[in-house]
Amino acid sequence: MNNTANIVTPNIITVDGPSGAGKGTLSLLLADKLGWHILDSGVLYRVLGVAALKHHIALDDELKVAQLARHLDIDFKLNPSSQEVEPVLEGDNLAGLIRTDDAGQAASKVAVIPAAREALLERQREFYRLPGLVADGRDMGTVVFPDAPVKIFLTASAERRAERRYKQLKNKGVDANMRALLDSIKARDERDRTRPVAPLVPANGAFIIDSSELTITEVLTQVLEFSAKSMPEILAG
Ligand SMILES: Nc1ncnc2c1ncn2[C@@H]1O[C@H](COP(=O)(O)OP(=O)(O)O)[C@@H](O)[C@H]1O
Ligand SMILES: Nc1ccn([C@@H]2O[C@H](COP(=O)(O)OP(=O)(O)O)[C@@H](O)[C@H]2O)c(=O)n1
Repeated sequence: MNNTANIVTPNIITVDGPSGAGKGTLSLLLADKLGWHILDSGVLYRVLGVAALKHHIALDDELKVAQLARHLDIDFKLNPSSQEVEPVLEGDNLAGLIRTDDAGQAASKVAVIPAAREALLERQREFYRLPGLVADGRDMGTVVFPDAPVKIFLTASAERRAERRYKQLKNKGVDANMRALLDSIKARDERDRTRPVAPLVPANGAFIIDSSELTITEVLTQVLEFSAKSMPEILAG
């Protein structure tokens, strides 16, 4: 019997890259244009980091963090006024602290633990729904959705990324320090790029795009052009 006839390529665009490159912004625009769903996988790692801190588990305690990841009681609620999806951990809404730099650092520390990553794998794959999914993270194209027909690796210089994060936080009224943000971004880059499991690297066949000197619209245009080659029926025109 020939099974290949049953293999259907999923409608998935993966968007991987370092912090502040513009992945979340690009993913929202793509999902909006296509009417697709979004997976912000970083939120799962952020919630796991926050959960470890909440339960006084050391962020490098492999056994306990992995156990926490396997039983993570997490939910997502749509905030009707902001239209943002907010993570809820064990009944506590984490909207106020999930995007903080501390949560990002905690996330990248627990994200080093292979068994914790393994525990979150299926949860991430379950986000796939028709008509399609835009998946934002570090290993979307390499590990979580290796069969995705379109893979994007979005990057930018650390300085540009820190500037963007600074402006983003200031706009939200959050106090921020440029030097500290740059140091934090560099530390997270280093940890994400050098970990032995699912390091931050471009997937084979990924479209690598440096957004340092590009506007958001220019990034979107280039990504749509690239995607149209693999998904002409969805994106041509
Ligand atoms: N090409 C770009 N030029 C200028 N600012 C950008 C660009 N892409 C994203 N931004 C801004 O940078 C900030 C971080 O972007 P975000 O999408 O959250 O990055 P990531 O998800 O990769 O961490 C946001 O305020 C966003 O509006
Ligand atoms: N697929 C993913 C997504 C995030 N992460 C980890 O989670 C951290 C926070 O991810 P994020 O996407 O929320 O961070 P930002 O790019 O928004 O700053 C990253 O620095 C990674 O260490 C990961 O390991 N794998």
